[in-house]
Amino acid sequence: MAHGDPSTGSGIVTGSGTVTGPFTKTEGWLDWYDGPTRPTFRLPAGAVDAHCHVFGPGEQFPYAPERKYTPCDASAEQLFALRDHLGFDRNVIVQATCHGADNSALVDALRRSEGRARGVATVRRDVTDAQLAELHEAGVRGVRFNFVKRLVDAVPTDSLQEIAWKIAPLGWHVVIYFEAEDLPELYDFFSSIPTDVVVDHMGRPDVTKDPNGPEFELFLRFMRENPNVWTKVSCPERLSVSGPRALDGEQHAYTDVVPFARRVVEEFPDRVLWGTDWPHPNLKDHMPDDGLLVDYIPQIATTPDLQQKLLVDNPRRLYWQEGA
Ligand SMILES: O=C(O)c1cc(C(=O)O)oc(=O)c1
Repeated sequence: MAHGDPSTGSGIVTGSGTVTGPFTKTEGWLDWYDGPTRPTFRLPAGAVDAHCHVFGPGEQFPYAPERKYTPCDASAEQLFALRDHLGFDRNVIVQATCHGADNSALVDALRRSEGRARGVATVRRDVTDAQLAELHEAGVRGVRFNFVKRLVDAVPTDSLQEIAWKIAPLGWHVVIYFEAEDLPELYDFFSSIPTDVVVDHMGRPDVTKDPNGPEFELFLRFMRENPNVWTKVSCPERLSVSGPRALDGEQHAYTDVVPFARRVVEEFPDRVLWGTDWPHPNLKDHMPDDGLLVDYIPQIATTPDLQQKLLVDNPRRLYWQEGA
């Protein structure tokens, strides 16, 4: 398997058409960064990486026929090795769109985690109570609804509403992923979801715009008006336009994203989560060093109290409600 090259300190494009098992990676796909640095920022005890994925391995867990990209493999063992290296205690593994609604790789990872991982699955409207119970037993605590057009075909909202009502009695929540420009159209539907709702990556703001301007203000209003809505202040590497990138020892990466994330952390300290987003699907211009990505955290959660909530108390409240 090919990964970013630590000797050059930067992710490398391993070229189009790289074969990983029976699958051929999407052209321009950047592999995850092998050999991340150890973070300078010491994570608080019990910290949770609340947004990460597993990909395959494709040979064992084939990618979905309806997928919009084919990734490199990124196994549960590799994820758990990263967890330990960075100093996290636990993971929340989010079903990646390249696996469609086949949650086998996710469930396998959860089972291997010995209780140290929870999951967010993708299910269809015909999912049965027995299937949901099995997912719950494996450690799934939420479902993901995806509205990013480059990742999935649209699913009608009445179908999603039906899923939300099915999972509500289990105490699960709904994770939503969308682009900022689509929030006005989706606002009423999102506000009608009967469970807790977690927004991926702050609803993908355009960080070239003013963090106090109308677009981000609408997102903040959405959170203010709906006390059941949480968000992940994750993915600066995805949202950043001017960087600097988390590479080559950079301790103040992605400063253009900081004002957005900091506003959210400070206004909603009890409803924010953070995750690495490893193995960083679909990044095309660079692949971050995950150690330096952890070093980004104190820029957006500036006090030990905010860090404790963001990294420990909040994810545990949402994903390990039963304690332990
Ligand atoms: O922006 C992305 O490309 C992306 C994709 C996926 C996925 O394919 O599931 O998940 C993410 O969190 C982000």
